[in-house]
Amino acid sequence: MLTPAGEDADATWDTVRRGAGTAAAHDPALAGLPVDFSCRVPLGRDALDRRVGRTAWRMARNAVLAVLAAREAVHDAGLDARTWNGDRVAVVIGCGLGADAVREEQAGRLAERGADLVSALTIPQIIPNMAAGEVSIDLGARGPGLAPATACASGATAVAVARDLLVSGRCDVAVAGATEAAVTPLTVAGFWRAGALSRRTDAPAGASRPFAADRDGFVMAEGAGVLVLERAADAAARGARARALLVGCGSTSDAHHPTAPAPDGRGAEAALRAALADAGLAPHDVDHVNAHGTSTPVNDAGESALIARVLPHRPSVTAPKGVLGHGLGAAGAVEAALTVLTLQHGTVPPVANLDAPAPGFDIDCVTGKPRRQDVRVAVSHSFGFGGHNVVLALARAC
Ligand SMILES: CC(=O)SCCNC(=O)CCNC(=O)[C@H](O)C(C)(C)COP(=O)(O)OP(=O)(O)OC[C@H]1O[C@@H](n2cnc3c(N)ncnc32)[C@H](O)[C@@H]1OP(=O)(O)O
Repeated sequence: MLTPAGEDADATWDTVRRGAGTAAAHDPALAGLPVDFSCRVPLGRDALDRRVGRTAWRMARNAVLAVLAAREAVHDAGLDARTWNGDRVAVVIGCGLGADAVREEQAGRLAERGADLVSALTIPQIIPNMAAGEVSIDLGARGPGLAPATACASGATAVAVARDLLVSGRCDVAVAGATEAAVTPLTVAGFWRAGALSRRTDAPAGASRPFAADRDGFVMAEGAGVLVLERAADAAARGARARALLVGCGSTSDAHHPTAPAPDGRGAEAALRAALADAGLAPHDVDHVNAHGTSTPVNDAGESALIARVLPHRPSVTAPKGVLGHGLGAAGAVEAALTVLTLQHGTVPPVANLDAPAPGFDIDCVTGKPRRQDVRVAVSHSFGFGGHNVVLALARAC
């Protein structure tokens, strides 16, 4: 993972576990906009490029983040891209928006300086599948390649699709996740005009406050999260120690509205129930919920009602966007990885900027400090514009 909380999985986990917001004021890319704060990966382009190496010149930032996250995940899995059978390795890397910084910069060049000065790299950088393409090139992964786009659920969709590729026998290893680097003037202006962003310019680190009574929108963020999935028998056969088990996936559509979740939460509830049914689990088996928790008034109201309705035994709830902001397409993959770490470490990170859930939200949010908990089964929620709902059910590996 590369996130605003750290340049790898360990650093991200450490920061998320401490529960402090990472948003910073006066993002230079957003100068002059009504909302000019964001959550950024703490590495500039030069540092990222040095890590990627000689191919970095041709990549947009979202692809760079994906390549580095994928390398970390493959190394963590104990696999070696130089020796594996790449024909049997799938790459599924989603995004919500893609390389929007490139699109905006090159559109400006076209308008100001004409077509001759538009970069020849424009199209290879802005097509939404190029992060998946660069990861497959970097890893020599020649199996199925896909780039799911379900807005803010893209990362979770990627993990679910990768699971299906493994189950159907189309690959033996799946490198799955998502990337986003779209903190740009146009995307921020667009989300701001829609009314989705927090306007707390005076206190950015406290602006993302999932489930708080005074939440007022999400905070734009960037990052990438990648996981390596294998069939359990294959992992065991090579002596690998799984960090966690992906036991169920559920995907539904609200079929209701472009941006607003269905007020009764039935689409999200159906995704949760589908993930549990897929896993052969009952609602009372769920010990922990990684909530989508965007910090928008409507999401958090609907999601807390959904959790209270379907999981009335009050599993612990966390919402990493309080720390990380909203990494849009990347969020579902980053949060799946954080849920894996929660299962592995038996520790639930607190929701940043939250003393107690808003009145009427009958859920057990972890607040203040991390909570030690023997988590056997967790679900991770991801919802996206377009009414996409994806829930992943994960279980402790042993
Ligand atoms: C981001 C994710 O993770 S998505 C999954 C989780 N879900 C969430 O977090 C919830 C996200 N959605 C939301 O919060 C809401 O749907 C919002 C804030 C984006 C939009 O709220 P709504 O009540 O649907 O829209 P609203 O009616 O306020 O319209 C927003 C703006 O668009 C304008 N607008 C709406 N419809 C139209 C239209 N057909 N043509 C032109 N402008 C329009 C409105 O006039 C308004 O602009 P204004 O403030 O200048 O008047």
